[in-house]
Amino acid sequence: MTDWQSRFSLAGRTALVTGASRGIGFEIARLFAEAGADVAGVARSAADLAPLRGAVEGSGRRFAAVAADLSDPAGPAAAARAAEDALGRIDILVNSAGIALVAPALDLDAQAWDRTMALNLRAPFLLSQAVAPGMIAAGGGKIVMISSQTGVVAMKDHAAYAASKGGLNALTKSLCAEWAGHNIQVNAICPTVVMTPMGRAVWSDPARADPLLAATPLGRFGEPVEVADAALYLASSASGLVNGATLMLDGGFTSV
Ligand SMILES: NC(=O)C1=CN([C@@H]2O[C@H](COP(=O)(O)OP(=O)(O)OC[C@H]3O[C@@H](n4cnc5c(N)ncnc54)[C@H](O)[C@@H]3O)[C@@H](O)[C@H]2O)C=CC1
Ligand SMILES: O=C(O)C(=O)C[C@H](O)C(=O)CO
Repeated sequence: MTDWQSRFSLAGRTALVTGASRGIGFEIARLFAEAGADVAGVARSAADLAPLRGAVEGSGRRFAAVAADLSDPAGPAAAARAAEDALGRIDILVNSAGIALVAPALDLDAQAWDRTMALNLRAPFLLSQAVAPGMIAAGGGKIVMISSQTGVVAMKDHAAYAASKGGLNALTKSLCAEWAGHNIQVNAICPTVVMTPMGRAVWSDPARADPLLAATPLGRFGEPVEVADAALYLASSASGLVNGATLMLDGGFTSV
């Protein structure tokens, strides 16, 4: 391996990836295994993780399927414990599980608000809190939050979702400040729309998608692998100086 390859390699590392049964989380977990990491994937059902097991083990890496409801207050810590038990330790945490309950602000009820915050904001905090002691004991670690451009700029019908992602960006900075002294780097990725099951559910209607595409300098949405590539950078030693960042993968939407 050349020097640059070893900086981007995850050989010898272990990663816990949430929302790993499909979409962005699946692609991140698959790529991390290709890059050399053993992977624990979290989803609500272990059966849904069978395709990921095939991909990770096909890359010659170890895989642990962790079934947990991360919106339950006890779910994140239990998932972290199960992943640590299976892989020995967690070097990298990627918080990708999330939901988008899209509705006009006047129609959002307290239950939708609470469901959104529980999964999109509380679970990443509790998971980070659960893996941090092991990272501190090991001399460092990497935490990557999958946030959204809506955490930075307004988007109609996304009040709860946007608030959860804005909170996640703030959490990223807080954890960076608290844990940098332990060599734990905490960063967030803010993608534009990505055509995963979540993206398709909301953005397949041209009446909603076309104005956003027109306002996006690159004129297109993202692909799961583009988010995975950014996550690999933030999880690898190549990103050694990046901390507390919100990395925009938005085709320029928030720059103009
Ligand atoms: N798809 C998009 O357009 C964008 C997505 N994002 C963010 O990226 C992340 C991943 O999104 P997608 O892959 O598109 O979503 P998705 O809906 O395709 O996949 C979500 C994943 O989260 C898991 N999950 C859902 N509820 C859960 C729960 N209670 N407990 C445990 N796991 C649960 C699902 O099983 C699934 O694996 C989310 O945080 C989302 O907010 C950010 C910007 C754009
Ligand atoms: O930044 C975005 O755009 C999103 O996060 C949108 C999600 O894809 C989504 O589907 C919520 O509408």
